[in-house]
Amino acid sequence: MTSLTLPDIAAQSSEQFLPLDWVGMCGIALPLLLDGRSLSARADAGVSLDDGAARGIHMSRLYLALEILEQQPLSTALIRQVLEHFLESHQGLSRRAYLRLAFDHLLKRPALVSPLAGWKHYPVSIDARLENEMFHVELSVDIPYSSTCPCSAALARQLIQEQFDRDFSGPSLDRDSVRQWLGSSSGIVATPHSQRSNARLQVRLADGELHLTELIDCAESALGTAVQTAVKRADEQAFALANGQNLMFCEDAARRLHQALRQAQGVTGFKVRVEHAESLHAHDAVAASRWQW
Ligand SMILES: Nc1nc2c(ncn2[C@@H]2O[C@H](COP(=O)(O)OP(=O)(O)OP(=O)(O)O)[C@@H](O)[C@H]2O)c(=O)[nH]1
Repeated sequence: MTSLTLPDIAAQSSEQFLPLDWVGMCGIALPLLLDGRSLSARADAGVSLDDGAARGIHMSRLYLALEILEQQPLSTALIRQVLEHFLESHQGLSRRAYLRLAFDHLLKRPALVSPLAGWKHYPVSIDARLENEMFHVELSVDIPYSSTCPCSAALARQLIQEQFDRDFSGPSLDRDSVRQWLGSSSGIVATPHSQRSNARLQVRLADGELHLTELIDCAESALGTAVQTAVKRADEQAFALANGQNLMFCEDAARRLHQALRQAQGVTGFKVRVEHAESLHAHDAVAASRWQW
């Protein structure tokens, strides 16, 4: 037989009087709408439990408040609305509300020269909180790129010069022989090392649109050596040129990103961390920078 009154343990008093910083649910599956597409996200939703005598929060109310995120395009205003709903549904219990969204942002990227294109995924997380009517939202995105060591390039050039002196020690130079030599492996005796690198941008956002794609575009254009998707030889050659024209220590990459983010729309503060997964070493070269953080 079904009882008409369901026991509600959360409504009981706690045996210990103790407020809690964060209570909620992690890893909730949730579709989001971004740039006209639906994407698969994971949400962590929580509130503080400021009433130390209350046994528990109302998990279902947080869960149901997330529904709006699958119906309307993702924006900071929408996230704020969700957090306000968290607090409205926990009056007397909670003063702070938290939401974290994690997803992969997929972008179709054209090849450098050929008419090909392919997809790249950018891991994104958005952390938002509402406290004393103050709304904070931070977005973090990982951007892979290529970096070629400027020191290694200079050392390689020196070896090429020395090889040139050995191979062309005579008094006269024949243009065709030099040209042929430049195209041979005995001409380019040394190559600089390059590495796949990662930039993690953490930005504080003003209220409004997310401008996520614009943020990624801005960072990739500042670096000049975004990793590619579909690649034919013409694209690979253009990529080699881009790397040669954008030799970068990790410090250079961090400075480029810092300058670019200072100009980015809707960004009120940021932290940048770049990691060059060195092929010279078994460890990484890392640089970090921040502004209003
Ligand atoms: N507070 C809390 N609830 C939990 C936990 N684990 C599971 N739940 C369940 O989450 C469910 C939803 O809780 P509530 O939101 O309070 O559900 P409800 O009482 O039916 O909804 P309201 O009438 O809106 O309060 C309940 O069945 C709880 O038992 C937990 O660790 N803490």
